[in-house]
Amino acid sequence: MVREYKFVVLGNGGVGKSALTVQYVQEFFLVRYDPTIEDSYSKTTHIDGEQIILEILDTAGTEQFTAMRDLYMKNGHGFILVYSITSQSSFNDLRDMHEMILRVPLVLCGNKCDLVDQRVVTTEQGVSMGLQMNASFYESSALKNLNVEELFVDLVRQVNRIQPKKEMGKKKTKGCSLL
Ligand SMILES: Nc1nc2c(ncn2[C@@H]2O[C@H](COP(=O)(O)OP(=O)(O)OP(=O)(O)O)[C@@H](O)[C@H]2O)c(=O)[nH]1
Repeated sequence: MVREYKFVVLGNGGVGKSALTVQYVQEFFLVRYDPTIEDSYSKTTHIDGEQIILEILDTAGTEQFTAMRDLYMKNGHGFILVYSITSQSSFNDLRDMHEMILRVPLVLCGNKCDLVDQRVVTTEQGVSMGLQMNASFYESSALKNLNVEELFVDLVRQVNRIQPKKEMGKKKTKGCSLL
């Protein structure tokens, strides 16, 4: 059976959520800024010798709470929290978003690391926030295709560690569960 992973990409508007997702799934750089409403992408790939399907929800940076997002918050297996290294507010705002999730697996991503001259968030600040969130941390560039695949692969591996394959595919057929 091919295992399916549902991932959610969160972060302020314009930080590069769509660009990262499109670079990973479709392998090109999205130059034009067209604010996302909510897009879902699917990619079949091999990670660590296994064929898997990734369902990636590219959320709207401007609209924080939608019915679709609520659903993904509950059902998402992993989250990528994206800020831009050129925007202090996009970094600060992730704290609130993180509070809405309060669950692992997580990857924290400082995108646009190619814009060296416009950097306002240091790598050390990113590392520190990653540790606080118990998240893996990467600085990425969707433009240069730097650390893009790594983000997604890291998240798949985190899910695999927490929920080994046989457990994730298993469906309960009877009985009750206490919530
Ligand atoms: N230089 C540079 N520009 C980038 C990078 N990633 C995205 N951009 C640009 O930043 C702008 C916004 O990127 P998007 O991917 O649309 O941002 P978003 O987070 O999806 O924005 P919303 O849809 O509003 O939530 C676009 O013009 C991209 O081309 C990057 O790594 N480097």
